[in-house]
Amino acid sequence: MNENWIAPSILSANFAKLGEEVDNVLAAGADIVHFDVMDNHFVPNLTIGPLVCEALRKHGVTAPIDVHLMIEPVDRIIPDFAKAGASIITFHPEASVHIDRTLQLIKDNGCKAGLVFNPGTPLHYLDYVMDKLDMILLMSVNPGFGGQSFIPSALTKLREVRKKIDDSGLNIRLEIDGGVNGANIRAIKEAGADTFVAGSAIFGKPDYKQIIDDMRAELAKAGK
Ligand SMILES: O=C(CO)[C@@H](O)[C@H](O)COP(=O)(O)O
Ligand SMILES: [Fe+2]
Repeated sequence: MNENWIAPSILSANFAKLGEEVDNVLAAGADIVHFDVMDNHFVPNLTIGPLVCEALRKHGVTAPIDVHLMIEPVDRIIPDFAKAGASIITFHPEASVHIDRTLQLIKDNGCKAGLVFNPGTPLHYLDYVMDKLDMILLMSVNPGFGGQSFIPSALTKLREVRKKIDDSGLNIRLEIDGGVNGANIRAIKEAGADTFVAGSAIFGKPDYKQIIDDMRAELAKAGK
């Protein structure tokens, strides 16, 4: 796999032809599929669940599916997503009463596990669970909708988390989600991200390959 992962968020895809949309974005060079799950409770929107994940697998999608849970409670849906073919499951610490237990539950179900931080959520939730994390996802918008603008303070937070990961020596991906596009992806990479969710910057545009190629060209320019 590439060192930098481009993760199109299917929230902005055409749901009436989702299988084709996912095939197209993977053929255009995407690394993983970002799958946003919203419950109209933890966030003010309602999207898709395990049935749709399973349908994508049955359709023939073999790429990793990165399930971003914006739901509360978290635990009872985790086995269903694992059975449906999720590869990575991330959740918001505010939505789980027992963060360590939820991370372990994800791993016991055979998936990679991660925590998601809203723009205003402090990083102290990382303190005692770093060894259970495969991914840290920083939100650069408040969750609930695609098409919002990148909140610049996410760059500061990315730098902080990058240092924590590097200091830990652990193998943890650092993902950014919200308002990512070809114009800001280089600065986001330079702040420490290695996994880039992009929804509205890709879906609905005429040429997915051109957009992903342009993003990779920007990533290649990034300095340390
Ligand atoms: O989790 C979310 C929103 O809550 C995201 O994954 C969005 O779907 C990203 O969309 P863009 O900001 O890239 O349009
Ligand atoms: Fe997301």
